[in-house]
Amino acid sequence: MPQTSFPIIAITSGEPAGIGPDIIISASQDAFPARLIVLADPAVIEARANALGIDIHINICSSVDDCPVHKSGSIDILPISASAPVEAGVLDVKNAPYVLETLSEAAKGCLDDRFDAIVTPPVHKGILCESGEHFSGHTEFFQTLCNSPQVIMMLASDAMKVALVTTHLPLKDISDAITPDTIRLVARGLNKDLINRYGITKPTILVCGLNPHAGEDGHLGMEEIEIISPTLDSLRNEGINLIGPLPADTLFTEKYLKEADCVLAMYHDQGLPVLKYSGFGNAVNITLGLPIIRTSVDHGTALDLAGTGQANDGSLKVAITHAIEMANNAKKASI
Ligand SMILES: NC(=O)C1=CN([C@@H]2O[C@H](COP(=O)(O)OP(=O)(O)OC[C@H]3O[C@@H](n4cnc5c(N)ncnc54)[C@H](O)[C@@H]3O)[C@@H](O)[C@H]2O)C=CC1
Ligand SMILES: NCC(=O)COP(=O)(O)O
Repeated sequence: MPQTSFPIIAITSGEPAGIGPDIIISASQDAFPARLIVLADPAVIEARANALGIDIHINICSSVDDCPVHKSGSIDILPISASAPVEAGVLDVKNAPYVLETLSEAAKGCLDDRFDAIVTPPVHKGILCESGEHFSGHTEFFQTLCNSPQVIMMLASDAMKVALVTTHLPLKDISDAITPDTIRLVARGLNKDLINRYGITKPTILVCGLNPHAGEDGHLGMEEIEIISPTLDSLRNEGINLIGPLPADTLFTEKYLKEADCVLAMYHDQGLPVLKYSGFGNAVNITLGLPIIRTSVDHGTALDLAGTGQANDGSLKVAITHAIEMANNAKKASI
């Protein structure tokens, strides 16, 4: 196959003091049917490979055109210089601009069609915020860069897919953020992408309530009666197959899950702990609603494991494979 028929996947390097470099190095020992281009400081990758005792060939690319199809044991890097020296496990706010630059370059490259997808190892949201950037997550960062009206965070393991109505919000702000408009945009976008990107003809989506026992007929909260149920009714009239609002504690049981293609949870910690319990280390995080393809890992920076050789690269491999599949499907759909 000619090199140009392989998708070009940009991989950002994440927080340099975290396990991003480690899992990139170890995942690169595998073969992938794609041109993988890592946006990183080559010196950071080389130093981490040395710390891990992994012999890796680093190929510096001056542009995407120089990036070959991935060969196991090799890393192709589009260089971006770190702003300060990196010590595994030790955050340095001075490297926040470096981290943000890798993300912006990846998004710009996708928007101008140099890359087909982005895969993001973890960043440390706290240190980016300390640098003065309001950074609540890649999801919102790419939403702003791409000017997208509504994005959807969805994580997928072998056992289930879980999407969220709200993303990174303090608990006290969630009730106000559960509006008919937001539920409508998220449910429509999710339904459309389950059809178009995952080939599910008529998706069945289980929707969680917000309150314990989905509000217990209004005795434990009114959001289900006043907002969620009427909005789901109107979406059902549009033909979207939504079941709920169901109490979140019973929804996440085999009886319900086996009938469904996806769960729509109201907030981050309602849906993601269950997903992570079911598949931590092998799940992928996908941002729907962007004009670009972006996948990510299911874990954070694990500063305690950086440079130790104990970081599991399973989720990164799933994220890369998922991005390759989505990019290939998007190419087929555009022909
Ligand atoms: N996609 C992203 O950029 C994400 C970033 N984060 C950020 O990561 C930082 C740390 O978050 P935590 O809640 O401590 O979660 P964490 O996932 O970094 O760590 C939780 C526990 O899981 C272990 N762990 C994590 N990834 C692992 C892997 N690949 N292999 C083996 N063990 C692993 C860690 O050692 C730790 O014991 C925070 O700033 C958070 O915002 C968290 C989740 C996703
Ligand atoms: N728990 C998943 C998570 O927080 C990932 O967020 P993002 O950085 O992908 O927006």
